Amino acid sequence: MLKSEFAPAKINLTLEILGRRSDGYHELRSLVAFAQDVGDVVELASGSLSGVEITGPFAGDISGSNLVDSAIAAFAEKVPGAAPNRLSLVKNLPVASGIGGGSADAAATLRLLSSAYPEVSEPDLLTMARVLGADVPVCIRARPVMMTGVGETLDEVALPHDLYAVLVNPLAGVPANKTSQVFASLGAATLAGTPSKEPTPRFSRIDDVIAYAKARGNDLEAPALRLLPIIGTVLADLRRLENGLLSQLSGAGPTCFTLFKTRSEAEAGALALRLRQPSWWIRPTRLG
Ligand SMILES: C[C@@](CO)(OP(=O)(O)O)[C@H](O)COP(=O)(O)OP(=O)(O)OC[C@H]1O[C@@H](n2ccc(N)nc2=O)[C@H](O)[C@@H]1O
Ligand SMILES: Nc1ncnc2c1ncn2[C@@H]1O[C@H](COP(=O)(O)OP(=O)(O)O)[C@@H](O)[C@H]1O
Repeated sequence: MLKSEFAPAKINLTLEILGRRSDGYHELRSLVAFAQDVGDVVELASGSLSGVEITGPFAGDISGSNLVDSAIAAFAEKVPGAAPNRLSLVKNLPVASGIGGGSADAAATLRLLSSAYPEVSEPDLLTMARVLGADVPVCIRARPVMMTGVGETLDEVALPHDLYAVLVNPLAGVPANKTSQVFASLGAATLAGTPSKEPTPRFSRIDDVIAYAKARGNDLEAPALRLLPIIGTVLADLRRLENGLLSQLSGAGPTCFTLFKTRSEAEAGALALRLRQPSWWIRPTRLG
C-alpha cells in the first residue's frame, strides 16, 4: 500500500484583518475549520525522480510552479539526505478559491514526507510551512484553530461536533493574483504596533459559533465582491437555503459556505442549490 495524506479544504469561519504591516502583509484573526471529507489527496507514487504528477478534476487549473514541488524542495533543504520522492496529487478542490487548496497540498506533502523521519517534529514542519505561504501552517494542523499573526500563530479551539456546511464555488474566472488584489483593495490602515491578543473563544454550542461568526464576519467580503461580483449571487442563493444558519465568504473567495446543524440539512441544501445552479461546485461536508 502506498502512503497517502488527505489535504482537506480550509474554511475561514471568520476573517478579521487587523492592519497592514510594513512588509505589505496583513495581521489577521481568523477562526479556521477544516472539511472532514472534501479535499485533495497527496500520495507517494513509484519512481525515483523527485516531483509530482497531477490528476483530478482541477488538475489543469494550476498555473506556475506547484506548491507540492515547493514543499518537496523545502523539506529537502531542511532535512539533508532526504530521499527524492515521486508524489501524485489528486486535485479535487477548485484552484485559487479561498479554501486553501494549494496550501493544504503543501502541508499534506510535508506531513507525508516527514512520516519517514521521526526526528522531524511538528514545530519543524511549521517552520518549513511558513516560507511556503501564510496559510500553510494552519493546514499542517488541519484542526480547528484561532489563527493570528499573518497566519503563523495557531491556538487550538474546540468546535461542537455536529457542525456541517455546504461549500459553494461558482467556478468563475479568477485573476492569477486574486488574493493580493483583494487585500490591496481593502485599503487597510498601517499597523502602529503588534495587535493585542484576545482570549481564545470557547464554544459549547453551535449557536455560540454562529453568534461569534456573525459578529466577526469576513473583512475581505467587500473587496472580494468588488473583484468578483458573482460572489453576491452565491451569497444570495445560499441565504435562501432552508435551515441555513449563516452564509459567508471563506478567505479571499470566491468560495462561500452555509452552516447547518445536521448532515441531512446540509445535503438537502446542496441538492436544492444544484438544481438552481448546475454548473457550480457544491459540496456538503462536516467541519472539524
Ligand atoms: C486570505 C487567506 C485567509 O486564510 O486565505 P485564502 O483566501 O488564500 O484561502 C490567507 O491569509 C492567504 O494565505 P496564502 O494564500 O497562503 O497567502 P500567500 O501566498 O502567503 O500571500 C498571497 C498574498 O496575499 C496577501 N496576504 C496574505 C496573507 C496575509 N496575512 N496578508 C496578506 O497581505 C499578500 O499580498 C500576499 O502577496
Ligand atoms: N497544488 C496546488 N493547488 C492549487 N493551487 C496551486 C497549487 N500549486 C500552486 N498553486 C497556485 O497557487 C495559487 C493559489 O491557489 P490556492 O491555494 O488554491 O488558492 P486559495 O488559497 O485562494 O484557496 C494559484 O495561483 C495556483 O495556481
